[in-house]
Amino acid sequence: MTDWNKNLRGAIAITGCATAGIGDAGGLNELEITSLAVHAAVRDAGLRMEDIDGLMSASLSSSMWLNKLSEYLGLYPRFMDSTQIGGASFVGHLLVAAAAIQAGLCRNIVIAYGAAPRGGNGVSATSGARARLDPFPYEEPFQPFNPPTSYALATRRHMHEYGTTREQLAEVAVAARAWARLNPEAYKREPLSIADVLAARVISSPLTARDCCLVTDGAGAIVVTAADRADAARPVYVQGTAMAHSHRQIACMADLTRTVAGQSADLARERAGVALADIDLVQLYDAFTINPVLFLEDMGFCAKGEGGAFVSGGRIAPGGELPVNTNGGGLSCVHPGMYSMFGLVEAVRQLRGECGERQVKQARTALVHGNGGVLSAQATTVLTNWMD
Ligand SMILES: CC(=O)CC(=O)SCCNC(=O)CCNC(=O)[C@H](O)C(C)(C)COP(=O)(O)OP(=O)(O)OC[C@H]1O[C@@H](n2cnc3c(N)ncnc32)[C@H](O)[C@@H]1OP(=O)(O)O
Repeated sequence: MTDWNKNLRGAIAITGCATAGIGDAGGLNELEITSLAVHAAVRDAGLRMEDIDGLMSASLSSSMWLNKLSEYLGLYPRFMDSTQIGGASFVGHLLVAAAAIQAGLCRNIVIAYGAAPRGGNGVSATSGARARLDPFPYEEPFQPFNPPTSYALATRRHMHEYGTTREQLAEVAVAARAWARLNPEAYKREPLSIADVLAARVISSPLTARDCCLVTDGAGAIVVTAADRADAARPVYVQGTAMAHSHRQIACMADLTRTVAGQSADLARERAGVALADIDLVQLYDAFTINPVLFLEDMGFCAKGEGGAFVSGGRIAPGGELPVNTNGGGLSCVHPGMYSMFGLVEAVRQLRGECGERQVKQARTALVHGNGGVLSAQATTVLTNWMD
């Protein structure tokens, strides 16, 4: 490992986290709920707003979002970054935050995200506005309903190549709902069966509405600081983070059944010095039921093509061998356009032992993964509640 990798290992810790407006924010807009989450996270870290000298965020609705957010929060940061790699952004931000703090550019960074597509403002992830902003020229002639149609293509290919079944994919949604039922904050908590997933209306074949993530309001924020200055009661250490990218339009994805999630996860684990077997819980970006199947395979939790069988029989559900998306994920808890911020917050809460009924016993090491675009950008981080 290079010195650079060694320097960033455990360099920063997450000392505060919070969410706001999860599900339905009651008409509050994206700035309002993001601000609520930021203030609560800063309080949680035992800091004051004037201690925050770094701000990172990304948005689907505004090209100068960081200017807006910083002004709204009344901050005068000396470090800002709005790296936008879709839903992978917030996990990726941890890599930049570690480098910035290690280089002495700032001391306490807030990483925040919020959107309110239900009642407030904000651009829906599936709206025509997105398509106009970011056209997909190779695909437009076919008028896909994106993002679902791109993920539907990957799903169909996986079914064709490996015999993955609709029932196996439905297991992912059912497991997410079982976790959500243990989480008072989750938006969707009514029981969900495999039959319910299969019987829901088709959105983009073979995906039904229950194979697709929610469109909810929600905001989340975390505070990161140098690990040796993390005097919070329960710091969560960022041991290793990595990013990877392969394509933008799904038509340019070399193999619809293989993402570069393995590249980012392997590098994050190498930087962290953590083996796959040491991971106690996993937060994956479940925009659609195919995502966890692909990511678990690509990260090496099971062999390529065996993801459908791997997620079956409740293995990733409460009480299963590998706890995945313990808040209910984007499928059942919250998904305001981009999700990975909420995987980060959930991992921190688990590693601090704050999760009540859904608490994973003896949770020490978590892997959090973000996915951006249409299986395009991948970012992974390894978080621990221990430091060696
Ligand atoms: C951002 C990243 O980097 C990575 C990612 O996260 S990718 C994932 C981003 N998020 C999504 O794609 C959200 C996926 N989920 C959804 O779109 C919705 O939950 C859902 C369409 C599956 C169901 O939602 P719903 O509220 O029950 O459906 P409904 O109210 O009937 O439809 C919502 C909208 O989708 C449209 N729609 C639904 N199904 C459609 C279809 N098959 N074809 C075209 N349009 C469709 C509807 O016309 C409606 O559009 P308007 O709001 O403009 O009227």
